[in-house]
Amino acid sequence: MTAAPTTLTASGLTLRYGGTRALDDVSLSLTRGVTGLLGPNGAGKTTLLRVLATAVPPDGGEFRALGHDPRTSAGRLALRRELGYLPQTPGFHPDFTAFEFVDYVAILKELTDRGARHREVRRVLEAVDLGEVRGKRIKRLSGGMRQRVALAAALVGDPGFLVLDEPTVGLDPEQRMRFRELVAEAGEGRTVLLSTHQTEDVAMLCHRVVVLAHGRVRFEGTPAELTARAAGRVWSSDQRDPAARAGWRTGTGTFRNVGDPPEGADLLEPTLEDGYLLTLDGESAAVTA
Ligand SMILES: Nc1ncnc2c1ncn2[C@@H]1O[C@H](COP(=O)(O)OP(=O)(O)OP(=O)(O)O)[C@@H](O)[C@H]1O
Repeated sequence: MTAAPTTLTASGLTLRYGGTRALDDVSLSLTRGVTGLLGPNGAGKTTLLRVLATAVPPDGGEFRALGHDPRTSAGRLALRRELGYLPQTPGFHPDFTAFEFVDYVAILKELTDRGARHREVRRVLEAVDLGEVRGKRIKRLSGGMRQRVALAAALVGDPGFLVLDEPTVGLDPEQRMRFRELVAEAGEGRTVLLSTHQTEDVAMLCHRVVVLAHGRVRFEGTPAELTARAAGRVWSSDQRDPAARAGWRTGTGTFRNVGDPPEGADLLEPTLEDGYLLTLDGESAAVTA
């Protein structure tokens, strides 16, 4: 199998807010397909997505996406034309209907021909299963439907690069599953960067994963490689093991421990979440019973 071509490379991205280094020398590369971005609260995920979506320029470092260099105004414009961005707070006008909101985004994306634009708006709303409710006001839609409206807006114009900031937050398991299907479909042939707190989203959906903490990349690789970091480091016990980095009582009453197991420990199969917890090395991620 040949390696997938790189569609985005970033090197040394830095961004400060006063004394806070939101991004501290971030380098990474992306290929087509869905890459998950994991990290604790305040890690810099939203800041990174905003930089890559050209919403804010970095203080230092550079990146190229889909062959465009956003440091020039021509490069920025070319990249924005190929970009779909689902921000953390999509900024809906609650009185807009789903159609009106997506149409408004389509106008901003320079789809000037009214007939063609309306066809495109209907296409993306149907792609996210909202064709039937396109005339409903956004304030009357459920949280899951609103997230799908935001995804439809990001998909307008068939962008090659999709940036999705915590799109599954607040969705129930069924809605989250449906959303994953839609993102997986969107990831066929596109470069998708998805930030999430759900390690399950990453395990089920992503071909690559980046872990960010304190504005720095702590891990970049496949979900299997992240999971493998916890191989031999997860064990079961009757009591919480004080030596564990993290440990919690499971539904069966035994404790699941993550860290450095004692001799002869009853080892368990690791999950991606275990690998993630160990990658963070305890910072902001301690889970206790
Ligand atoms: N506009 C801003 N002004 C000042 N500080 C900011 C601003 N935006 C973010 N920060 C700070 O930058 C750091 C990174 O924030 P960011 O929102 O990128 O993290 P995050 O990983 O997306 O967090 P969360 O998971 O909570 O959404 C945090 O310390 C945050 O407080």
